[in-house]
Amino acid sequence: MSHPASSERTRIKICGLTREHDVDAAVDAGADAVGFVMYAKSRRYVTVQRAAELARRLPPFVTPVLLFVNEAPEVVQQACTQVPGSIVQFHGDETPQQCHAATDNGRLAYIRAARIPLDDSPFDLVRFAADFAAAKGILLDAHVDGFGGSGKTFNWSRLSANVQPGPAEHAALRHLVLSGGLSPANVGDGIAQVRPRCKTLAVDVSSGVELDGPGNQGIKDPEKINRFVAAVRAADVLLAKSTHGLRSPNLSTT
Ligand SMILES: O=C(O)c1ccccc1N[C@@H]1O[C@H](COP(=O)(O)O)[C@@H](O)[C@H]1O
Repeated sequence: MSHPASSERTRIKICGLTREHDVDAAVDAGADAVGFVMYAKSRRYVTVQRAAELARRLPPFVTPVLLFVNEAPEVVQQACTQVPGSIVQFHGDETPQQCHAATDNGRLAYIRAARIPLDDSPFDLVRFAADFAAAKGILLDAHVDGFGGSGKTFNWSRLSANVQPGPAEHAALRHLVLSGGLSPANVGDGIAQVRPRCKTLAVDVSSGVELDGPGNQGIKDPEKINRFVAAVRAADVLLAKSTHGLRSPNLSTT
């Protein structure tokens, strides 16, 4: 079997973890990052202390991601101190200035969620990425009430026209995180559509790897996590085969 080059390997983040068992399942399956929801209105909410406890289980090179929604800067900074090696995911209405302040004037790494409308209303992702040029990457999620974690998928084909990273001011667009309603069944299609638009792609899943049933937000299903990771790996291999290593000249590799 041919293996994709490391720059073509889709990174995997499993988000909304609340239990030791689920952290271990994500790590065992091969996740690159795990997410903790620090938003008190979410059913996946964990306190900073709990996130720190869970993150202590992580082996080296698996990144803890702390997800905030419109949180006070000092809370974000304190959480990052308590969870060493973490990076921040801003998933609310934070402005670039607020992200800068909350990340201790840019000293902490962050990704910024862009919430793409579910209808056809316009969303200028290139402009958004330029505004958040200090972000390590842009996470693409569906615009929903409650900010995220809804299991809803936006129309990926909307990205085709305006996602063409290249100019330095759009650096954050070169590193995309696809999220919103991903599952073992659809993640391969998402990778095929979005990865040619960026330099590195990660996929981020929460609802799609949880146990079925309304009360199970925050309760992961190890079998679904394994199937999700297998589907990502299969998509990587397929894409590597179909492109034969050739990338569009629009896509800077510097
Ligand atoms: O998970 C939540 O409860 C949540 C709350 C507020 C903002 C974001 C949230 N989750 C993130 O939303 C995306 C998509 O999740 P899903 O796979 O559609 O359930 C993902 O980044 C979650 O971590």
